[in-house]
Amino acid sequence: MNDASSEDVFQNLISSNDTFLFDCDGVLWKGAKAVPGAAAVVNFLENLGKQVIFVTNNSTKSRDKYVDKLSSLGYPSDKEKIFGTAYTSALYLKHIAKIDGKVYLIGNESMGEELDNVGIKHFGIGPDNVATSLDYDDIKRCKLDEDVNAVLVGFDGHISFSKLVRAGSYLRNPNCLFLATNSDARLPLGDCKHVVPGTGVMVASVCTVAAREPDVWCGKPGKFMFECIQKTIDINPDRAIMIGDNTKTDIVFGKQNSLKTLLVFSGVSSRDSVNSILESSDPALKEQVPDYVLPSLGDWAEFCS
Ligand SMILES: O=C(O)COP(=O)(O)O
Ligand SMILES: [Mg+2]
Repeated sequence: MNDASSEDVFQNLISSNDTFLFDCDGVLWKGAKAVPGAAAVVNFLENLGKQVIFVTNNSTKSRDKYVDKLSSLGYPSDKEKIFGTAYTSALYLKHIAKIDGKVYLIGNESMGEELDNVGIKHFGIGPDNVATSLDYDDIKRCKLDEDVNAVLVGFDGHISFSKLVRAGSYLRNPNCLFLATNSDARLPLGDCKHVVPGTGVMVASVCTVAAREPDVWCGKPGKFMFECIQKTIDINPDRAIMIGDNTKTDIVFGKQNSLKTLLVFSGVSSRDSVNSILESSDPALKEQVPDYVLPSLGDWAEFCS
């Protein structure tokens, strides 16, 4: 593991890579605020002619909404270079699973927007508080739709008992496909004192009630995310680097796709967590060790003028 803070290492990474894949939450921004200096670095790389790609597990924005967020925070915002899980899960359902029925969605408006874009029927967005007691008459009011043949779980701030009744009931059918966007446990929101539950919390609830694991993960480190990128963008893994803040998702994703990896400490994973991975004798954890570490992407801004 190398420290990437010096200008020599930065220049070396520029000359040895044509493609820079950036995770978003915790690398480019925390909540609504950009990571200081990060936009200057990303624009510098883009102006050098490097291929800049955004790869995020966050399902709360469609590609169009990411264009708006990236540009409002000063980042390049080419829609074709943005891969979020709202988009990739819609691609999976349309082109791989070729779903012809309905999707029960534990998710959000942006996921619905991407499903609409590819013509997939869905329902489930928004509050669902039908069952308020454990009385079976009440639970029966959660009507089940016979046409559902997939359950998709992403970020849903309205996750509820009723939604779990429905998801568990649909997934009792082994032919009902179970898709999840990502397993991130928490979202990094900067100086916030609260713990912010991530999509992993919602997916874990559905896994528990359904007694099943997802058939497909549409985000990092799942392989479908990289397949989506490769379908439209030419990447030579030998000359590409994945920059992320989470060892479990970003670094494993980079390693599994033979990319170089760089971990920043501005988001989920800390230097201490990397040290305990390094000290551990569990061979499975080795996949989480990045090639490079850097406190924050913005630390390179001083080399970009
Ligand atoms: O939404 C999340 O949990 C993480 O999103 P990220 O992949 O951009 O860090
Ligand atoms: Mg992140």
